Amino acid sequence: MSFFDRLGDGIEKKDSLVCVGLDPVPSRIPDGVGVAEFNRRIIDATSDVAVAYKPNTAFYEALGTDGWGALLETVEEASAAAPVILDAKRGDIGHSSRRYAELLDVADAITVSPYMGTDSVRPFIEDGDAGVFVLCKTTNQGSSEFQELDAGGKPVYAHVAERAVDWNAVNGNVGLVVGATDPEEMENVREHAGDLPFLVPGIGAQGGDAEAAVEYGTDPRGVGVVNSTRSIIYAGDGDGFEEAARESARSLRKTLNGYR
Ligand SMILES: O=c1ccn([C@@H]2O[C@H](COP(=O)(O)O)[C@@H](O)[C@H]2O)c(=O)[nH]1
Repeated sequence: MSFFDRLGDGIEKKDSLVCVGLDPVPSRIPDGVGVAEFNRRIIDATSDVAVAYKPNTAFYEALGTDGWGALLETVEEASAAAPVILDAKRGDIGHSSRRYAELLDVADAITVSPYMGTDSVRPFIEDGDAGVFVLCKTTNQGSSEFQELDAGGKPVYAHVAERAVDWNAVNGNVGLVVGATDPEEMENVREHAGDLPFLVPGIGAQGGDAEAAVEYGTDPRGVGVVNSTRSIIYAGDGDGFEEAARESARSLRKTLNGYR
């Protein structure tokens, strides 16, 4: 079954578009709780709401070899509850991208950078069962610097969206990363993105627009995911952090469902 079909099943069964980000920072984790245990407890508490989990590899790579161990453990735990999107933002010359694409042996989907072009993205999209989210219009302030540059009458991100539609024609497994922090640009991306599903970050700690995330982020089948990380995993601290995370994830589901 393809990644987006699996995602669609979860969206229907859990009546949710919520993707829970798993970006553990040791100093923000309660004393005596390790990174993998923290994630496991967050996953257990949110598994009936989360249709996907998104560990950002930065938070594990920063921890060295222990971090990779924690990432693998986390991916295994999370996969039992929902598809896992590895937020790795990879992309390199084809020979190297091929090795990066091996990350898809452990995760269900990955984020990739389109900057180096089709040959750098090809190794990721070859496996039709895996999902690939291409960075298109990101949430950070500096995203306008290159992504909004006019290139032949339309912004660079519009070219990325259109090229991603071509990439999706190969195996039907491509989506876009489009931030909820700029609803107008989000609407514009949708005009160039055909029916591609979006992975929408920026809700919660970054103050993104939940209504736009649902309106422009989902495809005609209603498939797409809206990520929130800090506002869920750090909703509480100390004892009871799991319950706080659960409440925050449930509250986000309710908000998003109000716009479906
Ligand atoms: O444009 C982008 C692309 C990726 N991200 C990542 O998503 C999460 C967001 O975390 P929050 O705590 O919900 O802000 C994080 O891993 C980012 O690196 C993004 O925010 N924007």
